[in-house]
Amino acid sequence: MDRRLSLSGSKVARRILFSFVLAALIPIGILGVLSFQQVKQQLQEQTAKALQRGCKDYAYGLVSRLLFAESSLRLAALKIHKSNKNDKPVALAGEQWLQGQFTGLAVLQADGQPATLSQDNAAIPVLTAEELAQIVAGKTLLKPVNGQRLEDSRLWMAINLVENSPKAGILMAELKPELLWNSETIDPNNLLWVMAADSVQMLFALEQDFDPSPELRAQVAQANSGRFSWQKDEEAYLGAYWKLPVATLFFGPDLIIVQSQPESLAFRAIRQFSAIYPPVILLAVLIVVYLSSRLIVKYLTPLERLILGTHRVAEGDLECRVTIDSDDEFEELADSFNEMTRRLRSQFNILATMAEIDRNILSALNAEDIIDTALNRLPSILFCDLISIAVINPDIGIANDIRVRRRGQNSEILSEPVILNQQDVADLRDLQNGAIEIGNDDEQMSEYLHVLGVSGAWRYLVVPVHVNGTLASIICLGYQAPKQIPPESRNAAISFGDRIAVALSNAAWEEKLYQHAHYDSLTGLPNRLVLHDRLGQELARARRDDAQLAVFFMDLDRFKNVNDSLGHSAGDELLRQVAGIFLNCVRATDLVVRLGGDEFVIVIGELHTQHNPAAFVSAVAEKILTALKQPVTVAGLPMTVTTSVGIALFPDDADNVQDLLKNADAAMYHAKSEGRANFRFYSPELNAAALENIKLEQELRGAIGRNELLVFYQPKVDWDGHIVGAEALIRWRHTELGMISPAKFIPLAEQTSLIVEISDWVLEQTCLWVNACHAQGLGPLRISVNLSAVDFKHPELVEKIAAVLNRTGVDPKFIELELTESVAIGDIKACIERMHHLKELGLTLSMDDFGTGFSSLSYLKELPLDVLKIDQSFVRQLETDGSSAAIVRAILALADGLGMETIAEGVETAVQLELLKQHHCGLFQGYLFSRPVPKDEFLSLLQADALKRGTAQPAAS
Ligand SMILES: Nc1nc2c(ncn2[C@@H]2O[C@@H]3COP(=O)(O)O[C@H]4[C@@H](O)[C@H](n5cnc6c(=O)[nH]c(N)nc65)O[C@@H]4COP(=O)(O)O[C@H]3[C@H]2O)c(=O)[nH]1
Repeated sequence: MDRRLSLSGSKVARRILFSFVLAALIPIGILGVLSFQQVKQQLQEQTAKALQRGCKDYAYGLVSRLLFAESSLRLAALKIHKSNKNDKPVALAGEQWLQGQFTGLAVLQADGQPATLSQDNAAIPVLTAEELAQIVAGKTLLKPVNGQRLEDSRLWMAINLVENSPKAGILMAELKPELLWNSETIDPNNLLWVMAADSVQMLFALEQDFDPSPELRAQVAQANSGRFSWQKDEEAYLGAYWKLPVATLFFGPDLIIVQSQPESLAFRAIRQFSAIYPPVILLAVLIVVYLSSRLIVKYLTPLERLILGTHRVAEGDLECRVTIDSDDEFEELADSFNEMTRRLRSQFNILATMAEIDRNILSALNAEDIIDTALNRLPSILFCDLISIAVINPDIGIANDIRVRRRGQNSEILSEPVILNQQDVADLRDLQNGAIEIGNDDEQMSEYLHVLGVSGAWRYLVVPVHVNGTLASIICLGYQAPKQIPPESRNAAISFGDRIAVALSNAAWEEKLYQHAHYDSLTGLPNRLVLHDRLGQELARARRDDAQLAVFFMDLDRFKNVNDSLGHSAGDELLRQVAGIFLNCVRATDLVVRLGGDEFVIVIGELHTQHNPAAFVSAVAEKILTALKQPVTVAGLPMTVTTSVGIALFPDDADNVQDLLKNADAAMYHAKSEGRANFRFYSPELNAAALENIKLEQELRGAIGRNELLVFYQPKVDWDGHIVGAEALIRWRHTELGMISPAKFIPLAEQTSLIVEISDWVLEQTCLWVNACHAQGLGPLRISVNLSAVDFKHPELVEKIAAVLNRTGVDPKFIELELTESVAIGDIKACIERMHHLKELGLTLSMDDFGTGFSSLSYLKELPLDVLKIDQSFVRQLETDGSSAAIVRAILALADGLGMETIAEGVETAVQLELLKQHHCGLFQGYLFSRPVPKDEFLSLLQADALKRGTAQPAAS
């Protein structure tokens, strides 16, 4: 940063310059003024003194000329006296030695009257008596005589003609003014004048016609000597005077010698000074400006650089350096500034890195990304030569993932986990929110640090990271000796440690959330979200590899019964075990998903590696079905479950996730409808079946109104084959589709709750039919009506049935309700209570399809059941399957033990009948006796049966 100061651009520079100039100007000015005054005073003094001296000199000259004139006059007197001639003065006057001094001579009589004159016209002044007396006394008279004009003024001198002889007369002479007032030595610029001290009359003035004012005259007459200032023609003058004490030598007035000089003349030296002074001041100012500018530039340029530096720092440029080599405080200041910016830069770098780490913490899914960022960024900002971050396994105290980065190298992971000393772990755990500094030779040097200290001597800063009070990680900064650990490194490392703690905690939480969002908590299997994601990926891969892919859709047959009968925890346990079985049946690369409830999906990928993909898929399905045949233990009970598997193939059956799942689902329903515990591949027809189901459902809704529903009756017979009752079975005679089996539409009706309406209708029809039969003298007959689980759980079931009984007026003892195990068992207490209410109505209750569910025999005795109905699947296998026979025997024995009636359904053959009779089954129902028939046909069967009985009484109820 090299920038020269501009004086005009810097306020400080301008102020300093102004101050410097002022500082120079004020003393110079004061000095100038004082000097001026001093010089003026001095000059005044000197001038006054010179004028005074001039007055004195002039006075001395005047005295000497007067004395010379006196001696000349005495000589002349002597000469006159000796000659004793009266004309002598005239003659003498012509003599050159006198001519030079006197204008004329005159001899006076002793009384002062003129005697002889050198000139006729000489105006001889009249002497006063005193003057005469003085002269007589031997004194020399000096008498000023004023003329009209100043130049006419004269000075006369008078002495006794003969010394000590006053009567001899008096010699008078008029002093020659040129000689007397000789002013050759006087500066022509000066004013000089002489006055009589007593009369202040002017006697002589160097300047013609000069007439000082009376005040001035009076002023100078006051003292023997002095000085004064005055104005003449508006010009200032300095003046001095000296009183010549003439009276001591002569008899006459003292003379005042006055000299004056114009101030301008006196102050000529000052005028020169005034002329020189401003340029000198100007020069001084210029020198001050020049020197101070140089100084200012010299001293303010560093300041300017510092200011520029601070501006750049303020604008965020922390890279700027201020270079000043002045070897003074400015250089020190620049060094401090550079150190400050370095620290700021370091702090900002630390903050930026921390912010980046914070962002990573917020966005990263795992701690590894954050640790990687830290390893890459921290060495440069913490000025360390090595950084390592170890993730600790808190359970076993092992640092098993130690990432190290040395300066200038990429980070690496130490392969060998380090077993931490228990003391180290305890020490680090106790050190919450802190750091310890450890030297290489330190006894505290732990095994963990030994591993890192591979290149020379080191100092370490160790920061433990705690998550939920547990030592989760160790951050270690390594410094090459003898470097000191900078304090900002320590703070930043601790702060970073906090972030790692948050990151690790977040990562664990994220992991938990991810698990929660993507995995089924019960079985640990991936869920629907993962299925869609993975299946999408598998499809993309299969498309790319031109491969096939299979999707299995499965649910457990009659799983609901398990849940209802053994409780949800048993159901959960079963699902867990089934999930394990599924996983064991597929490859690790295949995907097993629990969709929810008892629904599972398996995605079999990489079918291109198989010679015959379809055969492979079938084999997997078989494997699953076979594996499930092995009994599992749930709630302490051995149990076998079956599943129905629907299989859809990519790309034959569908080419996207949705359709594959939908078609596999359809295939599964197909498998179910074909008897469960098997698998079916999807075919387009299945789709048609699904559509048909939807159509069927819509049509079923209007079937009652359109009188398309019918009730058929299937007789129940006793040992002798006589009809003792019947089961009411619904039929749907569709106008277009013909007769539709209840096996087809009842499940549909149960799914849509239409079954409630249908069951109500069947019950009412049955009651009416019972009444009709009895009215015709046929009977008494007990006719059973199927009640589905949906019907049974209807909150107003009892009230509704009571209402039908009331409405139809049927005797309830002729009506039997057939419940399935799923209806009868579940919330067992509520179920029992409801059954009691039904019993209280006078109805008979039977358990349908007994043996197929998971009824617990322990509470069967609690149920107010009248009849147990053996499921036709056991009856069908009576002849072939020993275990079915055993079950039938057991059921019959149980019913007998509980005092219940028994009836076997689905009896088709005489052998079955015989076997059932052998096992003491009470009643029988099946095609062997009659198929379900319309009511008219059933009426005929009844009539025929009555005839067959002949004399025999119809069976009593
Ligand atoms: N193979 C064979 N089958 C025999 C034999 N004897 C009787 N069946 C059939 O076995 C089924 C007996 O009824 P379910 O077990 O209650 O099974 C019934 C019952 O669960 C339900 N269902 C029928 N009508 C109603 C009804 O009105 N209400 C309710 N909720 N369900 C009904 O539909 C199921 C099927 O009824 P269906 O098709 O009428 O079939 C009837 C009957 O026709 C035989 O010897 N061999």
